[in-house]
This record gives sequence, C-alpha cells and structure tokens, in this order.
Amino acid sequence: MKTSIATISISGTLVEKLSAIASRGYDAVEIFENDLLSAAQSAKEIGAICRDLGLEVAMLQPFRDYEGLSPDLRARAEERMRRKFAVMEDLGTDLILLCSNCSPHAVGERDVLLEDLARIAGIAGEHDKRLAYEALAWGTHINDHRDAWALVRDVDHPALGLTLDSFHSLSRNIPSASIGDIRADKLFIVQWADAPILQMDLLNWSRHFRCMPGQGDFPLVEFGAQLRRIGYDGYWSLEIFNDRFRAGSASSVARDGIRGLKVLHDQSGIALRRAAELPAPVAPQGVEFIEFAASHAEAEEFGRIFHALGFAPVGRHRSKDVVRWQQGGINLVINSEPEGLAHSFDMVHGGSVCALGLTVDDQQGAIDRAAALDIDRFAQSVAPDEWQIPALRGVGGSLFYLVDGATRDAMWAEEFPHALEQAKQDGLLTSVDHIAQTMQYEEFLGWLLYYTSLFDFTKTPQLEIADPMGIVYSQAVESRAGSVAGAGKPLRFTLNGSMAANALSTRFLHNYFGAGVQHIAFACDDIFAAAAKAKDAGLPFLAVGPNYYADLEARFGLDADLVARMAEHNIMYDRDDNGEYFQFYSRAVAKRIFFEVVQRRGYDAYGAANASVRLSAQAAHRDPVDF
Ligand SMILES: O=C(O)c1ccc(O)c(O)c1
Ligand SMILES: [Mg+2]
Repeated sequence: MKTSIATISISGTLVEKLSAIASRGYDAVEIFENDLLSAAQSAKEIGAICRDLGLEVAMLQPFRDYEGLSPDLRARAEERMRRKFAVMEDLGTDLILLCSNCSPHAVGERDVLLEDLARIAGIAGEHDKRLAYEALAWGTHINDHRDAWALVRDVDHPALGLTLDSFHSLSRNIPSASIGDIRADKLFIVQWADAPILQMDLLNWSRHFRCMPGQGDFPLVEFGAQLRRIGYDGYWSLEIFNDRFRAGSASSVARDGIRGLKVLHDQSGIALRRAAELPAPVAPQGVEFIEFAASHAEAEEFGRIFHALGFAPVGRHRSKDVVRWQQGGINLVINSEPEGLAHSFDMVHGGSVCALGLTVDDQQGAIDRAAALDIDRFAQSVAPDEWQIPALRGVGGSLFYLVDGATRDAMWAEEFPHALEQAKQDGLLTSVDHIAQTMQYEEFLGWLLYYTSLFDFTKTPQLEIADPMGIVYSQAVESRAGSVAGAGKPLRFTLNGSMAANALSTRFLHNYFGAGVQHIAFACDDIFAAAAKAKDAGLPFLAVGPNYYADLEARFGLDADLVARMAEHNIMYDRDDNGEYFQFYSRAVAKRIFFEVVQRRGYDAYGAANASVRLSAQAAHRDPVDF
C-alpha cells in the first residue's frame, strides 16, 4: 500500500504539517491549495522541502467548478487551470484533483460534460499533466462516482482519470460493488475518510466530521476490498476534514491515520481471503491487575477505600514498596516506590492509576501488533532476577502490562512472597467490570482508534451525557462478547471527554494534569449485599437525590420496596431489552479517582441514563473556586 494524506487533515503551518507527515512514514502528500496559499514558502520551496523529507507530492487539489459552464466562464477556468500547471511543476506533481461542478449555473447535459472534460483533458495532456475527476456528494449534476466514472470512461483520454473518495460514495450509500466496474488504470487516486452516521447536510457532514478509518461508522472494509479486487495499486490517501484534528496534535493525528490505513488495508485483504498483513488483534482474557501510583499518605487513603470495598492487602513485593490487594478475581497493586514510572506518575498526577495488567495468551503476538501500529513499548530497568513483563504505552502515558496467561500464578507467587492478610472469604466483588478513562476532547478519536486497532475490540455508539456544567461525550470499547476466556465476561473500557471548561471530565484533566483513569467499576453478584457491607465498612457513598427514585418507580413500574432499598443504598438502576443493571458509586479519592460497583443481569450497557444524575451529584462536591 502506498500511503498519502491531504495537508488539510492536520494542524499547523504547511511546513509543520509536512514534517509531521514525513515523520509518521507516509509515502506522499496531497497539497491543499489553501495551505499553499497561506504558506511563507514558494511552491518551488515547498516542492524541495517535500523532496528533502522523502515525500512524493501525490497531487495538488482542489480545482473547482469547470465542466458545464458557459463559454466565457469556461475560458476563464482554463486560464486558471494553466496557472495551476505551473504550480504543479514547482511542487513536483503531475496530478490535480478536479471536483465535479457545484455551481447552480452549471448545465448537466451529458454531451456538454463529455466535451468539456475532453477539452480540459486535452489541455492537461499538452502540459504533461493529469486530472483526477471527483464526484463531490453535493455536486450539482455529478454527485455519484458511477456517473463520474461513466464520463471518464467515455472521454477516454489518458490525461483524465477518476478520484474515488469514500466519503462522497458512502455518505450517499452508493454500493461499493459498483467499484467493480471501474478500470484500475483509470483510477488515479483513492481518498479515504470515515465518518460517524449523522443526519445532516452532506457538505457540513463532510467538512467537519470526517475522521480516520476505524473512527467512524462507514463500511470501509467493503470499499477497500473492492479496490483491491480490481487491482488498484495507487495511493491510499487520507482526506480528513475534521474540526478536532485541526485543533489537535499534527503528529498524533498523522500517526492515527497510518494506523487506520494499515488496519483497513489488512482487513480489506482478509475480506478477500488474502493472507493477513498484520499480527492478529490482541484478545486479552481480562484485567490481571490495576496498579496505583501513590505516596505513603495516598496509599493509606486508597487502602481505606479498598478495605471498605472488601479488599484485603494480601502480599508485599519481595523487594519493592508495593502491596497487592485482592478480592475475588481482582488484584489492585499500590506502588509507593521512591523511583521508577510509578513514582514519576505520582509526582505528576498524585495518587493515580499508572498501569493496567492485561492477561494475554500470546505476549509476542501482542508486542508485534503494537509495533506494527506504532504503539510505543515501555521498558524500565529491573533487577536481574525480577519478573520482566512487557508493557505498552496507553492513555496519558500509563501502561498496559501484557501478562502471560500461562505464568501469571507463578508471577504472583514469586513476586509477592510476603503474605500479609488473608483474602476475605466473604468478598462480594468478583471482577473488574469496566475502566473509565478521561481524555482531552481532541484526543478522543485517537484513543478510540488505539483500542479498536490494537485489540480485538468493537466500539459502541458515542453518547452525549449532560453534566451540569456542559456536555460530556462518552463511548465504550469492549472485547467481542464471549471472546474472553474464563468467566466469558467482556473486557470493557469507557472513554470520556468534553469541550466544556468545567464539566467533570475537564475538572479531572485539570486536577490530574492529564488524561487517565477516572473511575473503576467492579462487578458483583449481589449489589444490595455489597452496598450494605460497604456502608458498614465506612465507604463514602455518592449520594443520589430523592427525585431520581420517584421517577425510577414511575418509569420502570418497579416495586416500591425495591426502590426504597435502592434509595437507602444510593443504588441506581437501568433496564433495556437485554436485562437489568444496578450500580452505586463511591466519592472520589483525592478529588480524582472514584469507584463503582455494578451488577448486570443480562444487561450489556453502562447506565447512560443515570450518568447525568451521577455527574450532578459529583458537581455538588466540586471546589467552590471552580465556580
Ligand atoms: O469539501 C470540498 O470542497 C472538497 C474538496 C476536495 C475534495 O477532494 C473533497 O472530497 C471535498
Ligand atoms: Mg475528496
């Protein structure tokens, strides 16, 4: 696959964009004319910079509104085009993108369009240049790639070919099977964009909501499979108009694009029963441990909450200031070492989650997949006899340790030989249900792609949740149901981000100095027993107001006694076609991280209906200086 990206897709000045693109290993770049117009360098200098960076210039774009014009306007457009040829010469590309005409004055008679396209192709040919004709989804007459292809085919001039752009085709639900009619040698370039399914006009949808392959909802794999079936071997070029990306980090967005393209190319081949190009997605069996970085004072604070939730400190590390807490299948590790990653984390964030241990069957496969997707590995020096667990960088610089499923018991026994208390036999919490991470709104799609490309995860639709101080966006990534060994429970993460300056997730980012784990939900089989026990043990509960329960009773027709018991323990409830959900929350430790206990009865979601009630309850505790 030859990779490319349009400069419009990322933030910065043109030269900053080019260096970010080159640093992420793209083969080529589409130069967007607006970026060139506002650049401090001449087209010739930009061409030279591209060459120095090792980037081909795949094309210059766009050229607008040509076919179907009146003769005088057409002559002016041809003059404009000749000037572009000179710019292309300077940039070092022979290709320019020609958008289908969007002018209300353009005529749509086929004979006229054929004649105009033949004419401009002739002019281009005389200058050794080529045109890639693209059906914009909102083109006045040509807005379907099948019509654009029919014109290109019938003009049959070597200087005229087609652009396919997945956004324009899939936003109009044009069947990808129609790509089978296109001749690969006439397909000059393919532009890629994913997008969320939205009900809005095509132009605004395209200009603001495109995203990297894998970040949206479009059936891109089928599109890619059709391209590969016809033998297309030109550029796979990203063209992503997205407000968040323009405000984000050029280098991260460029990296996400490569990641999305690689996975897409691989999946497109697999759909055609071709050999996989990437190591298989990682399918973790579950969360083996959650590691907290904490000073001794913070460790005491966490310890109080862990005790109240029914955990016991069961072991001390053989050489480090690290304690293992356990209950059911859950391991929490508090790391108070005076140096190393945990210590750095504690210095930056205060008491926080610095690592998650995931149990995997194939450590090396996971490492290889991560390497192929440009996910950083982490290693810190360990004593010669110490257990070396490979680790990958995740949200906010935290780690995913890849724990080998076959040796995990030996790992615990060897690393934590100093028994402290016995694990409680009557513990009520069984496993980690989900882990909620909060991040900058601009980074949200990047982390979404991280999870869905590294792991064998699917994503749920994005939800908008009302915080009293603004809207929070929330989306879950989860292992495919049933793919997790053992209890058959999926591994679940929820991602949260907000643009609102004082919403809880933004307050978290400020207090925490960065992205990270904001809450952890534990599963249990009897939420009333778990809540009663936690209450007796002194867990600071998040209080839910009385109106919630009055509404709950009415909304679901629940038994008044049941609702009264829920109210007594601040338990919230949700129900859908699959089943029922019960949940309660602790107050936040150090105003940052908090804990949730859930019981699922067939239910597969996260109680989104309750999230705004929870956010309101939490907002009541925010610092007065925060307004
Ligand atoms: O939104 C546009 O105008 C526009 C321009 C060029 C493209 O390739 C495209 O897909 C859209
Ligand atoms: Mg396009």
